[in-house]
Amino acid sequence: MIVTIDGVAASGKSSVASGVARRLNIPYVSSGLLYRAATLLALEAGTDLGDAPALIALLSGSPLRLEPLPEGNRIFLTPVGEQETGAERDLTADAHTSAVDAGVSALAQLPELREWVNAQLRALTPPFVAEGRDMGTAVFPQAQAKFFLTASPRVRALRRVKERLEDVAEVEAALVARDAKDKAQSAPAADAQLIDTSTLDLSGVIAAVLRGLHQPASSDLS
Ligand SMILES: Nc1ncnc2c1ncn2[C@@H]1O[C@H](COP(=O)(O)OP(=O)(O)OP(=O)(O)O)[C@@H](O)[C@H]1O
Ligand SMILES: Nc1ccn([C@@H]2O[C@H](COP(=O)(O)O)[C@@H](O)[C@H]2O)c(=O)n1
Repeated sequence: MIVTIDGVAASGKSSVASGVARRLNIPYVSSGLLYRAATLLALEAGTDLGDAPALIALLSGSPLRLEPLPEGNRIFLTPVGEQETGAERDLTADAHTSAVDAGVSALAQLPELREWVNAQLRALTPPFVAEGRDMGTAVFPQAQAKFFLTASPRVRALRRVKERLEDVAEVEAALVARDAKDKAQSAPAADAQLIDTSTLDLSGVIAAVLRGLHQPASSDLS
């Protein structure tokens, strides 16, 4: 079984995917973490986020390992020269900074980079919950159940500043800007169930998704 949870930035995709995955006792897969890790490595290497050949060359020499656990995804890099020792660097926290947020959409619009991510996702063995922007459309159109999360920009910004001590208005503006840059790959699947989470708490959204696993497609659960 594959369940897809797509949605706009900070709509709760990873928190909801984790909650649903734990209830179903299966992993969840964060596609955004692969885009984020690639962006982090490019920023650290000084590679242009629009230069697809240079980015693919960088990533080919930087083996990444996604750990898709139900309680949270982590991503690890085997640094150059550490292949023998097996020592890994955990990139997860560094991949969730405002600098990565600001750069990731440029890299994610490159077809070569999308194919690099999608190949890794399609190599995974079901069952899992996959979350991102195009899980139910481009990557796993065959998924058994598809959801698309939204929430107002202000609600999303208020939730995010509880994680990071930043200005609400600036966070809101950055989320709206990221949604605009990600628009091309962020259309809901025609058979996705839409959930507006603005007035729901996390457990309410998870419950709506679990109920939706048994609903016909294309219903509005908000
Ligand atoms: N329904 C909800 N009610 C209250 N808080 C929520 C809800 N959903 C998510 N949150 C909180 O909002 C924040 C953003 O959620 P999360 O990181 O899961 O979103 P995301 O869509 O995966 O974000 P991003 O697109 O940036 O990766 C987290 O602090 C999370 O705990
Ligand atoms: N399926 C996806 C997932 C992510 N992206 C890009 O990565 C960025 C970070 O994703 P989060 O889910 O962690 O917010 C996102 O802003 C997109 O640029 C994507 O294109 N497709």
